[in-house]
Amino acid sequence: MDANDVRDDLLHVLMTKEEVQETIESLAARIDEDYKGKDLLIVAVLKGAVMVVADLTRALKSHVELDFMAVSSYGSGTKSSGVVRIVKDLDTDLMGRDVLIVEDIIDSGLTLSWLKTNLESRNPNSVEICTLLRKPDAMKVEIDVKYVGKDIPNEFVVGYGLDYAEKYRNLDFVGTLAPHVYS
Ligand SMILES: O=P(O)(O)OC[C@H]1O[C@H](OP(=O)(O)OP(=O)(O)O)[C@H](O)[C@@H]1O
Ligand code: HPA
Ligand SMILES: [Mg+2]
Repeated sequence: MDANDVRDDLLHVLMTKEEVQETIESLAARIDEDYKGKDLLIVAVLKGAVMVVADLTRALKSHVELDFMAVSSYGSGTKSSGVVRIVKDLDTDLMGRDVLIVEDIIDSGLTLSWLKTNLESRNPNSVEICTLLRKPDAMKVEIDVKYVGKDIPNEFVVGYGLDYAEKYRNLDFVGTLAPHVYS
């Protein structure tokens, strides 16, 4: 076995590559249907959502525009600080737009709750949320999420965009970390 294989750091797989891709395709089919005839603007939240948005937008059949926002609330740890910082703002004016925020995960919900309020203050026509993963038992705030790929247990997960100390984002599946990685 290659000593550098990141897969050795994982305890178990929560979503296989195949399950991730099937989930993304079914989310894309729903979004295509719901936004028929509309001028959809997808806002991806960097860095975590990069894999989701790349696969989701390619699975969509409709025209979409894509913009990016970078916010950070976790730093290098495994707990949200609750303080959300805009690292990069949108280039697009949201006035009258139908906006779909795309995320990798809703954990405490603090990031998205803050972000949704922030984008709604820019006078869009609508703001909805699409997330690959959600941890219902970890949520500290109520948020209305229209598209959820999968509800998962309250464990720290990595892969498919999700990091631990900036690593593991490049995995094509989602898993939990082995304890030896933390110590
Ligand atoms: O529901 P919450 O508890 O707020 O957590 C979810 C957010 O935390 C992670 O981002 P992070 O701030 O770590 O930045 P990153 O996307 O660059 O990894 C994740 O990508 C979500 O954006
Ligand atoms: O479980 C998680 N893993 C990685 N990043 C995260 N950001 C919020 N929750 C998580
Ligand atoms: Mg993020």
